[in-house]
Amino acid sequence: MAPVTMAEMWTTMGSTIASFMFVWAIIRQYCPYEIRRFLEKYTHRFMGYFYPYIRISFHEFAGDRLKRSEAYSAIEAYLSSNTSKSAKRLKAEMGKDSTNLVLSMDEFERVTDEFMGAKVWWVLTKSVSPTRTMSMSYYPEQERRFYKLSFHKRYRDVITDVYLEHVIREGKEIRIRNRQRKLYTNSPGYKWPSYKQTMWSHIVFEHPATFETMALEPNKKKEIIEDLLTFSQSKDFYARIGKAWKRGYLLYGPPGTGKSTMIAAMANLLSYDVYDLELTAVKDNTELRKLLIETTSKSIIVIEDIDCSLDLTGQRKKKGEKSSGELDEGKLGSKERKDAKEEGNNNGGGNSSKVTLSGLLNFIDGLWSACGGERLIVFTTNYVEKLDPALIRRGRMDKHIELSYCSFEGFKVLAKNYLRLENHQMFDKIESLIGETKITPADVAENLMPKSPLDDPEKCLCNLIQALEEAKEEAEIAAAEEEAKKRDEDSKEIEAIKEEEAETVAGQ
Ligand SMILES: Nc1ncnc2c1ncn2[C@@H]1O[C@H](COP(=O)(O)OP(=O)(O)OP(=O)(O)O)[C@@H](O)[C@H]1O
Ligand SMILES: [Mg+2]
Repeated sequence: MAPVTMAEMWTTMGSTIASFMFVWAIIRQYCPYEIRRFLEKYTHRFMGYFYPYIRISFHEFAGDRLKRSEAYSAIEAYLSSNTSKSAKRLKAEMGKDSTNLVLSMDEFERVTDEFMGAKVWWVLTKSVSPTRTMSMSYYPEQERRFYKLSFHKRYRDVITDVYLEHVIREGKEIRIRNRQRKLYTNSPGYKWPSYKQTMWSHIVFEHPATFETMALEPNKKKEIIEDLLTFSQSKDFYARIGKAWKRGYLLYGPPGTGKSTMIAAMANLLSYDVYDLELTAVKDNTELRKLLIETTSKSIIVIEDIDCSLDLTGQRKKKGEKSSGELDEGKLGSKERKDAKEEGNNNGGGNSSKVTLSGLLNFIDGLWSACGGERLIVFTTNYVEKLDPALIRRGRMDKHIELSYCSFEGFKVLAKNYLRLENHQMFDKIESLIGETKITPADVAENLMPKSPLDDPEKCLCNLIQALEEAKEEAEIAAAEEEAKKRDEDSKEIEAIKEEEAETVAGQ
């Protein structure tokens, strides 16, 4: 028999591998899932005796499945930055501040990395669970994505001890650098498809408000900023005292005094995401907890108009019903929004919501609230007096911030923002008028806004003075009417007493 040449040997090996791959592809395509699993298991075991490579998988939703694995996210970031140059098929996503594109490897793409002389291969792959094969229907949630890392067994120690730690650490840093901040909502009126993995939907958070542009007394502003910065730097402190790393803020005050604006300023100051929780769209306490678990750290969870979202007896507000304060005071801005909320709720959120006060208290400081860490919970309300003390006690709402009518200091900030004016001869008049009037920063801002390209700063200041004088006049008329009403009531009361006395005397 003629000796087998090297070339022949390679050819035979090549065709054997090709045949094996072909058979394997057919098995994968047509065999039932159970048989395929069985064959896979024994093939892997058999190959393990000869195959010198080690493989590690990092699944996107590992273990509890509720949250995306942090390791997976870190690896994704690491690979997008370190290996995207060598990958041939890439995915592109917007990066921080929508200014740059971040590239990462696409599914089934394989890239190589080198570390301390060791060569490793990463593949992004996915597995399909049995449901899809059996029902032949398409459920995206049945697909599980994972990264597979392969390396030679002689590098085992260096990879498991040093390389993986390096990948996770660097990946986390890259994620923070590339992070595009998001505004999440649990959108009322939108029915989530059953396959959707997350209950939140999001857009990029791009609100420009900062504490610098907020009309607020300088001392109060400084105090709030310091409080927020101290919180964000206190990870070790919270761990030491055994408290979950979160802080509650209650922002209260009349409509248009800057509560929502302050939330945006807080998010911008700390570079946090914002979760705008629409409580009326939450079905029950279980769903509320699920939403909480899905929030990430470095975020602000906001519940606006908490008094309208939850009846403080623990019962939900009924359809079309309005709170007494709302009817009494008829505050238009927030009333309109509340109506819109109810409308949204009726549209699709359903009115079968069963979130209770105790469910909400649990949300704020129950055991589940500690997962994730570094979170602010912010409630806003126009009527602080209507809130259950249990809801806003310290420990739950740690800091209560009143946002009130515009002061002269606040006006000066707005004049600087809107008109680029630090001082003007009309400021004195405005100072005296603003001290005697209740005008919201929103109204001041609206008056300082040029209404036509020809409006100069003087015109805007004149508009404001006029608005202040009108507000003052209205307040005086209202006070006079109130006084007259009170006098009327007093005299009626006196008359009633006199009549009663006369009746008593006549009866004797
Ligand atoms: N303190 C403030 N500093 C700067 N701008 C403000 C301030 N308060 C209000 N504004 C301006 O008024 C507008 C309305 O303010 P914002 O929505 O923050 O009020 P709010 O207190 O949340 O009102 P509501 O109770 O109706 O929700 C903002 O777009 C902002 O331009
Ligand atoms: Mg608001």
